Amino acid sequence: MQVRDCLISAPGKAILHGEHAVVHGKVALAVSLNLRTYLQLKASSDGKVSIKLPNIDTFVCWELSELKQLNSCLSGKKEEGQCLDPELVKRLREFMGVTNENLDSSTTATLAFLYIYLSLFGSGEMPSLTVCVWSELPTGAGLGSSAAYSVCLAAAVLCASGAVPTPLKEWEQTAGWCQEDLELINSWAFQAEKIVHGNPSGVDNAVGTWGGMLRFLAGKIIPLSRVPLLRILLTNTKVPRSTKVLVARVKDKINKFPSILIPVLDSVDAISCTCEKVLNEMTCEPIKGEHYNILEELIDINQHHLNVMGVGHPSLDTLCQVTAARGLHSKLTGAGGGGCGITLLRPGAAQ
Ligand SMILES: Nc1ncnc2c1ncn2[C@@H]1O[C@H](COP(=O)(O)OP(=O)(O)O)[C@@H](O)[C@H]1O
Ligand SMILES: C[C@@](O)(CCOP(=O)(O)O)CC(=O)O
Ligand SMILES: [Mg+2]
Repeated sequence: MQVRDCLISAPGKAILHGEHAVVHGKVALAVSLNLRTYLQLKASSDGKVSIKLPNIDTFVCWELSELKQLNSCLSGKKEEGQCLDPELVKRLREFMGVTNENLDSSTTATLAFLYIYLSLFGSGEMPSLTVCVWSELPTGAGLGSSAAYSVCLAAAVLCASGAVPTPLKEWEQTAGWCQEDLELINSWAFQAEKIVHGNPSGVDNAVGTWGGMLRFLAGKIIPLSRVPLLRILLTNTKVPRSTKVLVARVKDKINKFPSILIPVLDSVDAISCTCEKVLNEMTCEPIKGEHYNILEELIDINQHHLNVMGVGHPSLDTLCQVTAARGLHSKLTGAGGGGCGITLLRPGAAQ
């Protein structure tokens, strides 16, 4: 099979409001970052499939003959992947010799790669290739590194398998895909995110696919074009954590205290909607101090709700205290439990 070499990149993201609640059908507002993940896929003729993931010290190589033994449980379908193929996931876990539910970083990324590679090259002729991934994003820090990785994987393998075109013309530096191709890339990236997150909402891979700023609700993606320029400070607590574990913890808490947590989720939904309304007002009329007062209050309320959900962390509390002492307002972004926080800077904030 003739595989087309490709170089792909996808942005990370910051969730302004709605993390975790979005997994339970509430509104989230998310924006892409100017920090990207890059993936190079190159055809090879050594009869091997190799992945090089230096950010997580992972370098794995398989003989094609090893992977072909997995052919039997492949459906070979390339249409939109909506639900994970449980038989393939089970077979891959056995192939990799993993038994426990929560996998380490390297195993997770490898499993996601093999799932996409085998699903899309399917029962056809499996090509020999090498995939290298490098990212500007810290991994496991709430900035959507898993989604950027998943979007790059999906786009590269779809491109290499010919399921989507290589849009780059020789006279162009960069190029993108049409809406239909982006939807296919996003749906396969969502599959990879299911392997990493367990139960993702899809907001992260949607931002990684379409970029910009968007409103996400139960799979419905609305790009937000009318938003003001906001200055957001990203702070990384450097406390490692796993999104999959944190998402599962919130689900357990909701199941344990539904009458307490469901109103909290509804309140976060209202915070996202109120924030969207204020952002829209800030583009239609002169920006007033009151706009920032409301945005700051929403940040504080949401941070308290995230602590109630059990995804806060002392390092994030410290961030909130340090910035509050300077009249600034912060909240965690992404899964929490450490990772990054965001701080809203007012236009006149001193460097
Ligand atoms: N640059 C990368 N190279 C390889 N795998 C990556 C990379 N970035 C993220 N990942 C995968 O995604 C996982 C982090 O996902 P997650 O826990 O959702 O954190 P995040 O908040 O960064 O999305 C990593 O453990 C790894 O499996
Ligand atoms: C917690 C959640 O809302 C966002 C997770 O973001 P990240 O993986 O921490 O970047 C999960 C999801 O929406 O899939
Ligand atoms: Mg993630």
